[in-house]
Amino acid sequence: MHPPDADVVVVRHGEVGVKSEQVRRRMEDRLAENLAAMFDARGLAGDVERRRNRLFVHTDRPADVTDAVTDTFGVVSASAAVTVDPTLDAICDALRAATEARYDGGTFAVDARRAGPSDAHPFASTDIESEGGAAVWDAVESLGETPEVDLDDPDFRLYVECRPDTAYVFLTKQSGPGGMPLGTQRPVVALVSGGIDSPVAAWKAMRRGCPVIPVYVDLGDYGGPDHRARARATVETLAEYAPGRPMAMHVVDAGDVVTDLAASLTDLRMLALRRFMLATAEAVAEEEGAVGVVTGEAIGQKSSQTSANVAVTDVATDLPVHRPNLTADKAEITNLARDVGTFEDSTVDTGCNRVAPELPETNASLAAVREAEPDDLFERARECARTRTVEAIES
Ligand SMILES: Nc1ncnc2c1ncn2[C@@H]1O[C@H](COP(=O)(O)OP(=O)(O)OP(=O)(O)O)[C@@H](O)[C@H]1O
Repeated sequence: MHPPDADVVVVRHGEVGVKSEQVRRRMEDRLAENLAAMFDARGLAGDVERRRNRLFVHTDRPADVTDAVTDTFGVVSASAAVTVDPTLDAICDALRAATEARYDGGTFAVDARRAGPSDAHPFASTDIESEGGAAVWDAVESLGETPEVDLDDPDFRLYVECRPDTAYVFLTKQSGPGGMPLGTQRPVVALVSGGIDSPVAAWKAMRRGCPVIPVYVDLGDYGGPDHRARARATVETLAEYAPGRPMAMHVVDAGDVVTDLAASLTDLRMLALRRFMLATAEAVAEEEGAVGVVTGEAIGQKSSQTSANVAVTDVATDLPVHRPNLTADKAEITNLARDVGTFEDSTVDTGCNRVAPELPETNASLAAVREAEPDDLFERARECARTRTVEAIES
């Protein structure tokens, strides 16, 4: 909900604001570029203006632009606002107009902030709240309702942000994903199976500013076209969060390797397979200039993800293995998958064969896994990575 005549979207970023001046500028530049790319991708027009600790998007489609802004990494919240002169009269007029247009019963409050030097305005934020509150009170009465103020938990809250040369009046703060602008970190490879966890993990790495290079390992008879299509669908959703950055899914054909592991290993099979996947990811990362590998694993969620087994798989690569879901419960990951938009694709039935053994080892030793896995496992991983196919993803 926004005030009538809203003409600007106020964009708040979080951690970017606490960086040194130089880093902050660079990150704000990146955020402004990413916002422009997001508007382009959604057919929206919006001029991004950078001011200290805030970005302002001038637009005639405030609701759509607010939605686009709050899907952009680095944004903590955004508000569609009406711009007014920084005077008490102009602010009160805007509060009155917003109340007449949007008030829908219940208690109200005016929440005001001033920014800039203390002598920038001949009034304090408390003056805005008291005079603005009186204006809203009158407006509620003029609607035939009985006004009631509740400063703690109002049904209708009006915000004023007053800067030296402009004031903004708005009614909501719509949450964004937070994090850092995409592209402010070096890229990482994300092992994406298309299940619930790995697309969420990739999204979390993106939220911290890392572009991701998705790698899907085709399991041959244990995967199949539906399994691969599922992975691709989730990557397409991830690409929507990275407009202006062409994304591609790297597909590693591992059918023969998986068949061999299934035939030669029982309880340690999944650990050898995870080690193979990490080695493949490392090889892709080397070629693509990526500096880490992301997986969807969470401690204890599966037999291959016990704390003991993670220690065994982790050492398959010299690159850091990032596990953004590491300490999250499945319910949290699932909820986030719903918010991100990957849940539905992740849960289609792919009808693939089960590669995991009936009784997997949950407390493996590195020595035992090394002893059991084929000597040429990592060599085959490098070869599979070298002969991978790369599928462009439309965003
Ligand atoms: N076929 C695959 N291609 C690429 N990465 C994979 C594949 N299978 C598993 N992975 C990676 O290994 C991690 C662990 O896989 P596993 O199937 O044990 O766990 P999971 O928790 O069910 O993960 P997901 O929900 O992402 O499938 C995944 O999160 C993913 O990062």
